[in-house]
Amino acid sequence: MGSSRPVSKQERGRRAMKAMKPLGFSSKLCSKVLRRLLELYDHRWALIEEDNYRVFAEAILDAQANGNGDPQPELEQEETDDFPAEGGPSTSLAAAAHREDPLGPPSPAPASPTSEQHVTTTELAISPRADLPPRARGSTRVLGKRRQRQTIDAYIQPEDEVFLREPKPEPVDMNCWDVQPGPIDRSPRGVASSSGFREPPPPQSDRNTKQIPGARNRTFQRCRNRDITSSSVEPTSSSLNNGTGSAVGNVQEAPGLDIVVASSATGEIKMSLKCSVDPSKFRMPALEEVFKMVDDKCLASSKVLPPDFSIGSLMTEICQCVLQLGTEHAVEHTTQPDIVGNGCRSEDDRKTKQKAAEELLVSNGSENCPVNSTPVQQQHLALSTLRINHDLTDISKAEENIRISIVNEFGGEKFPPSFYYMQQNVVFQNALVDMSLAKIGGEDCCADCFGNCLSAPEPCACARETGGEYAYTLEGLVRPALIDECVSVNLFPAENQKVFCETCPLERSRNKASPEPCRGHLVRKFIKECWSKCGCNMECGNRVVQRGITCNLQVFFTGEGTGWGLRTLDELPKGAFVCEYAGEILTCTEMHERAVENMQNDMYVHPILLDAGWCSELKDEEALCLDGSFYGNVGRFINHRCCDANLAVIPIEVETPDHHYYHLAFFTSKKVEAFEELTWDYGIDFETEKQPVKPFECLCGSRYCRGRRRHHPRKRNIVAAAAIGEEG
Ligand SMILES: C[S@@+](CC[C@H](N)C(=O)[O-])C[C@H]1O[C@@H](n2cnc3c(N)ncnc32)[C@H](O)[C@@H]1O
Repeated sequence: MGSSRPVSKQERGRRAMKAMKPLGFSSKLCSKVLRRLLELYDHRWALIEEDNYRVFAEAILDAQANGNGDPQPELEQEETDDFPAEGGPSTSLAAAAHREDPLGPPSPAPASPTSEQHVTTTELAISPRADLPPRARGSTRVLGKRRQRQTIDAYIQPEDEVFLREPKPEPVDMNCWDVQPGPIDRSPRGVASSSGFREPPPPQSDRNTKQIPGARNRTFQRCRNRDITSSSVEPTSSSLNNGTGSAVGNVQEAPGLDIVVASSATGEIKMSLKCSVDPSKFRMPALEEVFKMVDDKCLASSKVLPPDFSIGSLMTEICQCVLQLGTEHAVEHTTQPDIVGNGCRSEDDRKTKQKAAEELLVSNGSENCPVNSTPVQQQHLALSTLRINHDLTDISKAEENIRISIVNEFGGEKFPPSFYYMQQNVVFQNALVDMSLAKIGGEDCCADCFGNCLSAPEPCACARETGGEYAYTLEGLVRPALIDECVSVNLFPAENQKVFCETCPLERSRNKASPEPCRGHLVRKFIKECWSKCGCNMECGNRVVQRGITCNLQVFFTGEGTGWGLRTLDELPKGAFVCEYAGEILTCTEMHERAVENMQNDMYVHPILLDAGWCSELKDEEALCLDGSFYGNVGRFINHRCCDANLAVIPIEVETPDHHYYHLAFFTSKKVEAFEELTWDYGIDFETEKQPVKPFECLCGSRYCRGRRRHHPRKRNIVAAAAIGEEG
């Protein structure tokens, strides 16, 4: 090393073997490990040579511990290996050439492995291999190993604590990245452990440092865009992922996230983050800047830790900030054209997908119904492969007042799709939900009330929203007239008043530069519940939805082609509160991005536009949607039924008088028998041909099914009127 003339691979191999000789490893073992290290490190010798071949020595020890090494260290052993320790080439070197000799010219495929290939190689390299001989010795070998470790420590002379430097400001190369030791920095704070393995930094140490795993990593948990087991790194609801989640070979096309957890035989754990992005459009930001951004984001979304907080989410957030800052910097500092975002392969592709996603939101959003077949963001996408362990006795995991069991009487799938149960709405990232008490003026609460408002002689201020009459009866049911009115608004959208925004946030989210005119939003009836600034108590009859689910519900497999559904175990009268639709609160822009980025995915998501109270000009963070696909409550299981569904969905004002944000609550629109499936009318227009992703084929079974009739178009209103008429 260090000579001015390039050193040949053969020479470097010889030097490495020579360096190991005093440690007493057999040259056969050394050769084997060296070969694998070279594969692992993509033939980057510098990484192996660093620190007087520390990585090499430790890899040999690991190989021994894995049973991949020699039965007993030997100070001298006959040279039977590919790498001669000294002198001329070994006889086996040429013979080994056909097995991808690391010292020879690389064979075509491994010479430029794809990142995916590289990752695979890494994982193979660190797992005990079946093709290597098992451990031959027991306890005596342990002693030998310990001695060897001491020898290594003395030989390599650990100086200071070893940490990874801040990532180098150079493009991320998927082929280079993995668990390789990387460049080594020496910190004066460090203390080498007696074993010579580096101790992690003290808690107050500079957070710009990361521990080096070296080649000693033994096991890995790889979280590629959430493609992880539930016991490893949890996904987050508060992180945005621009990742493709697809084959690693796509990394040049869009950023991706990868979280790796690795442990070594000596008990070290490494968690590492990988953000991959087109290097030409990325410049590594300073870590301080990243941490500040993460801080800001976390503070912005919640002053206290949200219920779904996890370290995994934080790590993903960090990745995201690196990506965001890195790409922003790159744009600032280069004359490159804008990054082609959203995981699309080309600008054309991106436009096509964007258009398709726009259409989706247009066709469904304006009617406040779930977007069917909408692809989701890649990060969430990987949840489809993630098995969340649902509790069959209570899918809510005790988040609700009652247990909600899961049954499949048809056999087959035991569990519903994976998602995180969340009893309440939680902001995804940028949504602005202003719950400040200061915003609730005297006219928006009933500070003078006491006990149960419904028992007072006069309706309180909170009843103003419903015409000076409480929405709920003393029995806790929504008044029948109000229910009928809400159902009717859904069924006859055209005949009810619509508001038109000056510049519609929905249209802006689709095309900021030249948004199309607002297509109109339905004005819906709200129920305003008493809340914390009111004088009444939690048992007040005007607080129904906020007290949570009270009826006995069950998630069940319908067996009718509609997947899982929700049913009541009790008979319910008309107007009974069933549940909210809870999920992630997203801005329309975020929803739009999520849809565009995941256009090609088959997963169904069910965002609902919260546009019941929109009027005039809304800021982008004020136009909100709910998406219960990945984080949500039982509301996500309610299937669609055309026209004669037994649930009505009603907007509920609780914490904030402005109607940008509100709760969506399901109430029975008629009497429902025990064990009857609960359904609501998503409002999908099955007749429209303009939706790029076909709506599901409706199997609601209603005689007024609009899906069934889409080949024999009829006026929706006629069907709806018939349904209502029949209900009486
Ligand atoms: C909000 S989810 C309802 C829960 C869903 N069935 C499940 O298994 O998770 C909406 C999805 O359920 C299915 N679905 C709901 N209603 C349906 C219907 N009437 N006909 C066919 N599929 C339906 C569709 O796949 C739709 O995208």
